[in-house]
Amino acid sequence: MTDALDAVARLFVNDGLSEDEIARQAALYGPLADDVRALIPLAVQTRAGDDDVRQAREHLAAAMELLGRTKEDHPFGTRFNDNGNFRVWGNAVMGLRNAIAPLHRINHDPDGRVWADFHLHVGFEGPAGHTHGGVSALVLDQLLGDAARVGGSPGMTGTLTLRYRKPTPLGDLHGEAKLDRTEGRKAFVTGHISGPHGICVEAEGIFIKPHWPVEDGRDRNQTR
Ligand SMILES: CCCCC/C=C\C/C=C\C/C=C\C/C=C\CCCC(=O)SCCNC(=O)CCNC(=O)[C@H](O)C(C)(C)COP(=O)(O)OP(=O)(O)OC[C@H]1O[C@@H](n2cnc3c(N)ncnc32)[C@H](O)[C@@H]1OP(=O)(O)O
Repeated sequence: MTDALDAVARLFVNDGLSEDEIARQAALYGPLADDVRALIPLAVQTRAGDDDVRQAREHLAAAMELLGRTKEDHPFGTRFNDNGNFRVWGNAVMGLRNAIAPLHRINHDPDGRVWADFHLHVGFEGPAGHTHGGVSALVLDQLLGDAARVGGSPGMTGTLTLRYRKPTPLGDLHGEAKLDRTEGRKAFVTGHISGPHGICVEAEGIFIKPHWPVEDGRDRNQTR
């Protein structure tokens, strides 16, 4: 566990940024991730011919050269400032700077329910025209983990059990989760994803607070 602890410590950083600077970076890099996100379904669906694809790839190569001129050599991790403004901008499900992240926002209700309305584009396909089962697991892991966190019991996913009740369409979906109960360091959380025709995937998760100290960010803002 020492390696994991070391990585967490290294990548859990108070970078002391002002709110203005955080807002500036969000306004700069958020739209960049949105552009890259918009490219993913285009790569699947474009009918452009040889010349247009070649030309588009030259533009993309130029963009990659520009963006790669100066960059960090490590994952984003968790960054925060003295105000408790936590940023997980590299997160695979909700990271502001992560183009594969399908969730823009996770909402928290006063009763502890967490929920998100989100859109899965054609890049998340598994069975023809439907959501990949692993993508449903990805989204539910985040939602259930966040419900454990806002319920005061943050932890690592120990077990995530899914029941795929009916095929999950692509497109507009809803997900939600709620802390059910805790037993010592274990938090038991339930949730689901639903589409236009009702619940598609049900989930139960056990989230375990590691031995080592965890910053739960319970009363903090956590921005994408
Ligand atoms: C890389 C570190 C990242 C740091 C993050 C830490 C915490 C998160 C904090 C905030 C999170 C905020 C928002 C969350 C949003 C999204 C969530 C995404 C989460 C993930 O994407 S996370 C990646 C996938 N996840 C892993 O990578 C876990 C790898 N694994 C381990 O790190 C250990 O395996 C651990 C810590 C799970 C347990 O280790 P341990 O040493 O503390 O456990 P120990 O043996 O002491 O057991 C204590 C009691 O839990 C029972 N128990 C043990 N293991 C169990 C299991 N798997 N399932 C069910 N119950 C289990 C025992 O039966 C006993 O129960 P009892 O007390 O009743 O006897």
